[in-house]
Amino acid sequence: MELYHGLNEVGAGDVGTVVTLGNFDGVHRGHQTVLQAVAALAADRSLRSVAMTFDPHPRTVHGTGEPTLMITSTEQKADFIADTGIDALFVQHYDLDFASQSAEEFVRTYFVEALACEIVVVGDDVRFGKDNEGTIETLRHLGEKFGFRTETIEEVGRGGRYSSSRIREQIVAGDVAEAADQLGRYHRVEGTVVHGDARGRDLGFPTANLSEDAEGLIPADGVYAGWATFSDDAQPYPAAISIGTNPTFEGSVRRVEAHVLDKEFGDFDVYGRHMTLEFVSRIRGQVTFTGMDELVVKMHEDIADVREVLHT
Ligand SMILES: Cc1cc2nc3c(=O)[nH]c(=O)nc-3n(C[C@H](O)[C@H](O)[C@H](O)COP(=O)(O)O)c2cc1C
Ligand SMILES: Nc1ncnc2c1ncn2[C@@H]1O[C@H](COP(=O)(O)OP(=O)(O)O)[C@@H](O)[C@H]1O
Repeated sequence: MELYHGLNEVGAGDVGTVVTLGNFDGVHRGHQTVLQAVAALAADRSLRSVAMTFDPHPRTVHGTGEPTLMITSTEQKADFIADTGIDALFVQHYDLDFASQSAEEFVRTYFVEALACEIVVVGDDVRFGKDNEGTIETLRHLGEKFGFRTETIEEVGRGGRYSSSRIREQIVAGDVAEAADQLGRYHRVEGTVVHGDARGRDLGFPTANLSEDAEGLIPADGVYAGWATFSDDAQPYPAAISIGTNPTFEGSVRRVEAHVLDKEFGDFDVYGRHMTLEFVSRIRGQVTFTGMDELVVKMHEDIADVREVLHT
């Protein structure tokens, strides 16, 4: 999949495009359906499929209320969109200047002139252009003027549409199994393995700690069953994942750390590697134990629970 970050990066191709537009946060099952349909439609007509998305999320820029925490970073989003078969992802930097364009100006500059679009595929509730003036009718009208067709696609979903905001709420509440159901894959948090307090090895449960700039929305504090994958190694390892401030040790920094099952300190070294954690289900919340011994007893139980969840 090609990646464009601005108009100057869009190659002057002689092939027309099928374009779709959206925030696609999480690239959930509903998004996947639309993106796959766009890729198929383009392939059918020997056109190129292009998805356009914004970074940062428009809601963050317009500053209404709390900043929106994203389910996926832009890099993760690109990985998941590539999996749908889309030919190119256009990540448009979103700022107030960009947002001030009229609906027509935006469509002409981006869809018509840069992307030579022949078909635009959107949800029927699409809004775009200055003050969100553009609707599906605007798009149909502009299509007649500039010579492209507009198609709408219903996102599929059980009991209503799949929804990025619902998935965000589920992850923040620790309902990672529910989130996985909507995402069509396990939710991922990834980053570099950094040094912690060097205590895990003494507890008998060494943990690979994720860097603070990790990508992906961090689930609620607690203990989870999941899979850990490291760079230069395709194999997913079963893991007990802990998220929290390590209250037993009066920690103050929120950590995301994974104990890989059946690996011992000294035999397994992943410092500095890229680690991807996939969250399968939540086992329990964080507990402030009276000491190390109590914590270790509970960790043995956690490992048994993780084995049961992961069938390992
Ligand atoms: C399966 C598992 C469960 C954990 N549960 C708790 C907990 O309930 N309370 C707590 O304070 N820390 C908990 N931790 C975090 C440990 O305190 C932490 O891994 C340990 O202090 C080692 O930290 P280090 O990697 O910085 O050396 C848990 C860790 C794991 C792997
Ligand atoms: N089973 C394991 N799970 C996770 N990391 C392990 C494991 N065995 C060895 N390691 C290594 O040990 C490190 C964690 O040891 P630990 O004592 O918890 O130190 P730190 O506080 O720096 O995380 C990991 O970063 C990894 O390189």
